[in-house]
Amino acid sequence: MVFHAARRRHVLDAEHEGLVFGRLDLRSGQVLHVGRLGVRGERAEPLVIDWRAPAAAAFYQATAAEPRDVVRRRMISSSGERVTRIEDDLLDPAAAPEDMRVVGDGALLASLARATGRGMRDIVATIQREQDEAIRSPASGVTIVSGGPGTGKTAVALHRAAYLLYSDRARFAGGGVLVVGPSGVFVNYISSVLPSLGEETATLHSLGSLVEGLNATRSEPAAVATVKGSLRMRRVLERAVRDAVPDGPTELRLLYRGELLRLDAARLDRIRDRALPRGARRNEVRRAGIDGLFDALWRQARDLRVGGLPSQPDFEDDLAERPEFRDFLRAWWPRLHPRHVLGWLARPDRLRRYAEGILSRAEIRLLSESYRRLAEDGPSIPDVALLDELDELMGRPPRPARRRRDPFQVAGGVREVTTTFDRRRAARDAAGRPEDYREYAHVVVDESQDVSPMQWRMLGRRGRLASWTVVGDPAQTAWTGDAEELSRARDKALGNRRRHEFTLSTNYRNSAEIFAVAAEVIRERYPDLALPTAVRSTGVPPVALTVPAAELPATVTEATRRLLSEVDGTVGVITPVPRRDEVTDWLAALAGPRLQVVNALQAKGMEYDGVLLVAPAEIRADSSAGVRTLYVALSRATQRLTTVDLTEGSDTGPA
Ligand SMILES: Nc1ncnc2c1ncn2[C@@H]1O[C@H](COP(=O)(O)OP(=O)(O)OP(=O)(O)O)[C@@H](O)[C@H]1O
Repeated sequence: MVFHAARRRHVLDAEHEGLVFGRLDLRSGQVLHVGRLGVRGERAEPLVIDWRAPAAAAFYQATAAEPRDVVRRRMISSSGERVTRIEDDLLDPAAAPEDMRVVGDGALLASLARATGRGMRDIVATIQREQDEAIRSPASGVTIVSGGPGTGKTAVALHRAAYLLYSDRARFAGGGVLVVGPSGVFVNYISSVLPSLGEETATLHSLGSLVEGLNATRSEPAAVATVKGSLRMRRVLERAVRDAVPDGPTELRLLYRGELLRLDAARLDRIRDRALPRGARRNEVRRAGIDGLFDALWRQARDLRVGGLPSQPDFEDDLAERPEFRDFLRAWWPRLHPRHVLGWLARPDRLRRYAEGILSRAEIRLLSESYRRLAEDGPSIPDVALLDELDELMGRPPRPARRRRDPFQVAGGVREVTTTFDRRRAARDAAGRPEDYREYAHVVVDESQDVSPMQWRMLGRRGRLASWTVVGDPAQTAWTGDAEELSRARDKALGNRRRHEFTLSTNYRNSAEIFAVAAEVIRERYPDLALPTAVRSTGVPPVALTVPAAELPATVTEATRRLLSEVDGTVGVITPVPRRDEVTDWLAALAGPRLQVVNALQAKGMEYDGVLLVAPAEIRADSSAGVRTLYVALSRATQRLTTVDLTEGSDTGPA
């Protein structure tokens, strides 16, 4: 009880901006207050209803056409303990008492006009009906939410995670909720939303940090990411994990009772092949390799009529004790880590051998080029899914079970006095999730349009027992590979669980003026695409500049300075992938908490008050997905957008 009371006090003490944000006046005369968490009075009477409780659903779902017994809905904004604004909707005027006051309009618009901070904010006070339906969709199966830029898909995904944790805490907090986003920059941006809703237990990861011990942040050009993301890579890796260790021993020589026993390279390869039938995991079947060696050496010793040859088990024991035999084993069949084998792909001759007949020559060249600096640069984001696949293909050597220390042991033979509750809690703490935990009860995938087939396999391994929430917008994908293969991989990860689909239709982020520019770009390529409607107009049109290459640094710096002075919140400078570092250097003097420089792939899912887009034509020309990536970059700003393009023919790319 003390533990639970302390936890509850911590939650109540946490500085939640605006504990109460809504009030419903019902036809019956009853008044309900809706807030971030449920609060009861001294006699356990409800004072505030948690926004996720069924009784609060009317706050989000009631409309004038369907008032659901609500006469007046009031949104309450506050700062600390002071109410700063109230906004009412009169939903059922006929049922309103004479003296009912109705105040203000536009709580949603007021909240949208607030300056953007470094982190995303929760939207509990202004969740819209179509969003609410997706948030409260059934806990089982797969909930799929689609919609254009700024329609609140990320917000919905995170609020849904909070909703699930509330509605079935034992199942979701116990099993764990995993939230996956495309990049570290993005995961940082969304990381404060769940804690602001009082939920600290979800696990957040980017696609580059999903594998234990890794935190890759390097994006790759679309063409490379597409090859690395293709399911054909699995076949390439299958060949790699069966290959001999580079620079490993090419023969085994042992002097046994005066006779030389010898196994040559071809023989060793055959033994390895036999010990590794298709589907066997190399790190788990080392014993079969050793047995193969023993058998071959034993047969040879017998054929050579070695004098005084003992029985086969004794012969094997003799060998096993010889240091040179053990050294050989360590070199010939080492415990392989996925990163070792990925390193083998950096050797062009090996890569060609593994990929022949599976990838085209051009694709092999692309891979080879990308792995040239693997040792220096470390794995990229698409490599992480390959490392996870290698881990799956090779397995891990069986680990001896470790004995757990008794947490209540005070001194030798003396145990603390404990209660059943203490012991149960200790057992639960000891079962804390390991870093490569895979049995999540729910997996949320954000920006799912950018998850490659190999990445879907990686996610699928962590969600075998899970229900899913998958949000994304196909028009924003950077994937240029086989669409059919992608949907096959996705279907396999999600399994044949029941699907619930939702579409969001209002763009809450961009001003109408900014979204018009983004819409024009994507419409050119996809004239029939259904686009969301931007609800807010600022009257400020985007600025488009074109300058010769020599003036690019000065223009970018000046335009960034101007944006920083024009908006109160954040400014994002979005660059083509290869230009990010140089642009960061140009802007060193302006660096500060309000400014962030990201490349066009890192910009996925992000939001800034002002955006400066560098060299949009280069982003568009990058690959066949360029126009979609440009559409993403153009739809990141809430207030101001400036683009700086290069005069034609004035530049050949980044310095
Ligand atoms: N109901 C709402 N009330 C207030 N703000 C909202 C609401 N819905 C969305 N927003 C705001 O709109 C912005 C865009 O939301 P979000 O990032 O979730 O959109 P998205 O669909 O994931 O966008 P994209 O696909 O472009 O990444 C955020 O600032 C979010 O807080």
